[in-house]
Amino acid sequence: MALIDLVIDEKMLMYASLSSYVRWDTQKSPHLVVSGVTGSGKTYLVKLIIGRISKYITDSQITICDFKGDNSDFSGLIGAKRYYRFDDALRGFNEFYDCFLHRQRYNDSMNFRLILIEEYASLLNYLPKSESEEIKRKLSSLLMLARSFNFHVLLSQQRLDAEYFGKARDNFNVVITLGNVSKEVRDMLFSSYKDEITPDRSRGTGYMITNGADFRRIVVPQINNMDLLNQYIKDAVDR
Ligand SMILES: Nc1ncnc2c1ncn2[C@@H]1O[C@H](COP(=O)(O)OP(=O)(O)OP(=O)(O)O)[C@@H](O)[C@H]1O
Repeated sequence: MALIDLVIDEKMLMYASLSSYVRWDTQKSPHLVVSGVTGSGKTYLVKLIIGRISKYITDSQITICDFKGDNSDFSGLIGAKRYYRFDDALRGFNEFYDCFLHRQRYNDSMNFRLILIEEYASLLNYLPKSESEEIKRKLSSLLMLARSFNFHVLLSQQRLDAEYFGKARDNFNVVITLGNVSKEVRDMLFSSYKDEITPDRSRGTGYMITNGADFRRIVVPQINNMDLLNQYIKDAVDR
């Protein structure tokens, strides 16, 4: 079992003597989704998450499907083993899925494997319907079955509409929204916590709900050394 420091619990910042980090239990809560409007800090947070995975789970292997393909975010990964940019993202997803099936069939290794899909919804919209339906089906299967094989999914996208997930959205154990949320998102995800939803969320702040129950107002930690973080990410994408 691995525990990774994820984000800062805003409430805990008041108690300087206690750790304010929210720890992600990768076994209990295997899959994550990060959403928020453009510029809310999604890529910044997912980079932090995968960099930490690489640092603390030293045999972890990460696949990045960067449909967004914005050159500044993952530019150092061009040519890395499991980095798939823009329309190559579909190939990356399918290779990850095939590795999952291989592990299911042969149970030959159990190291931590994670796929990050940047702009999952845009990828689906880009593909012909038959291919996007195929991805949705495979994603559902990963979300439901991958935990016991130490396979994990991390999605980043602007909106969490049900149309992109089929019935699978509830299988994201950790849901993080950054920036202010719309009334629809509030009613959909945080209906039991309406009093804690305030219009003061800015870039790098938001809400997190774990396993449908553990709700927190959160702050994304600062990245102190981006070069080092990029190196950790590259290590896990290449190893
Ligand atoms: N917590 C943070 N602290 C400091 N800077 C941040 C933080 N979050 C994001 N930024 C900066 O804000 C800018 C936008 O962040 P980012 O690209 O992560 O947003 P995004 O939600 O992924 O946007 P888009 O959907 O347009 O890709 C970047 O320059 C990033 O470095």
